Amino acid sequence: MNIIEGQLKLDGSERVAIIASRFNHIITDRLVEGARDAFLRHGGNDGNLDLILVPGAFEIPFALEKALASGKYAGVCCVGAVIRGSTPHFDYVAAEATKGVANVTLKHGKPVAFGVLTTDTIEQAIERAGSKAGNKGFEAMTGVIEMLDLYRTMEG
Ligand SMILES: Nc1c(NC[C@H](O)[C@H](O)[C@H](O)CO)[nH]c(=O)[nH]c1=O
Ligand SMILES: CC(=O)[C@@H](O)COP(=O)(O)O
Repeated sequence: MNIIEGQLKLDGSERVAIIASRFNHIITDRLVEGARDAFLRHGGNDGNLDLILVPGAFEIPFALEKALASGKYAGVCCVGAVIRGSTPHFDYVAAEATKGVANVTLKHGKPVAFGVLTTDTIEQAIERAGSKAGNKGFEAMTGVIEMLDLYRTMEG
């Protein structure tokens, strides 16, 4: 059996964007740090990493569409933090962010990671932004890196 999978390595030439929402920025700032850390640790060049900021997770798909349509980026890492409040608003924001990112990703055929937390509490978000449950921004960027290498392998 031939196993085809990507490796966690960059050659430094890949231009990648992080799209981050500012809502709950105490959390999303940490996710951006994690994503950047993963990019640099795996051979990425900081000068080839752009940070695109949007107000909230609802706006991430719009920025993703613009970023991918520009043709500038080999891949994009989306990070955000949707934290449940006391009304159904959470469900709408989380659903639109998820659906929007999935739709745009399929349209452009480029590696995109969904590092948007959807948590019931702020504590759950803190745990996933660089404390006891790791850093989901870091994890999301490793997904982009692996998929970039897989794309290269499958196209080459
Ligand atoms: N409540 C959260 C939001 N809400 C804001 C929306 O994302 C959007 O910016 C607004 O409705 C204007 O269109 N955003 C988050 O990222 N996280 C939340 O917990
Ligand atoms: C996820 C959200 O939109 C959330 O912050 C909204 O809180 P609330 O439902 O209490 O208005």
